[in-house]
Amino acid sequence: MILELDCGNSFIKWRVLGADVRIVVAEGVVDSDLALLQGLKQLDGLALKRCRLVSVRTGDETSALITLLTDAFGVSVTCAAPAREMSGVRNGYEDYEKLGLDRWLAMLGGFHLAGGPCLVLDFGTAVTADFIAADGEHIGGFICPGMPLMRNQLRTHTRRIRYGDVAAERALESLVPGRTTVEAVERGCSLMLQGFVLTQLQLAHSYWGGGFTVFLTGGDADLVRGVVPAARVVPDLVFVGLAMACPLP
Ligand SMILES: Nc1ncnc2c1ncn2[C@@H]1O[C@H](COP(=O)(O)OP(=O)(O)O)[C@@H](O)[C@H]1O
Ligand SMILES: CC(C)(COP(=O)(O)O)[C@@H](O)C(=O)NCCC(=O)O
Ligand SMILES: [K+]
Repeated sequence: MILELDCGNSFIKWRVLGADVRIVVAEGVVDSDLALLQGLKQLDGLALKRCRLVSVRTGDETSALITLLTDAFGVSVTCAAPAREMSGVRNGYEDYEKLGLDRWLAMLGGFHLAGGPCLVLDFGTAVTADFIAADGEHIGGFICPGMPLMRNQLRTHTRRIRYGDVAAERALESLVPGRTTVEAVERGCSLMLQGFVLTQLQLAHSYWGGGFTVFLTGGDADLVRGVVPAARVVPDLVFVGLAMACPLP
């Protein structure tokens, strides 16, 4: 069995692949290393051989997690590393090592699945957009605050914006102008994300006309899928790229 991890700034996404790696035996989203260990230990018949992971956390945080995993399960761990070029995709950053590894893997996965020009949009703590041309050239991308950052900035820097998670979820059942604070903020931030997406689509059109694929991934992808009905929503896009970057024997 193989353990796969995508360590983002807010959450660790995990899954366990079976002896047949096409089969996902278990998966989850956790907010700490400890919660990951607990979740894994609860699984019946877990027999991990290897682990592959991608992390956008600090080297220290990633090392601490690797130590926990090797101590607990005796697995050998492989980490995705930056590359100038892989699987036909060329990293477009001036300094290729600075490109976020989750972005890089989502790009590898996207280009592989699309087999042509694509726009990869990831809605996590940050929102990212990356453009990959027909020849695999990464044209570049954009980074802006995601839903958790936008709403927390409003909560932190104002005195009268306060509300709970349940109200937040209910507020997003519609996007008409809000009549309560929670509706106004949650819908306002959602519309910011949708506006961002529409701008990215325009740019992609200016590069490639109609012939490109849009990928949506990340925990908040559902907030924008309505404005891009033709997009492919691929929650495990980073894992698709992870398997390409870290093939296991
Ligand atoms: N099952 C889930 N567990 C945690 N967060 C989720 C889940 N589904 C959607 N989300 C939303 O996803 C966002 C985090 O997205 P994610 O891609 O995990 O971020 P990151 O990679 O930066 O940690 C949060 O705003 C959260 O509300
Ligand atoms: C842009 C990101 C913060 C996104 O992280 P996430 O929201 O997935 O946790 C991450 O990819 C990152 O730290 N990138 C390094 C900076 C860059 O890509 O230019
Ligand atoms: K991410």
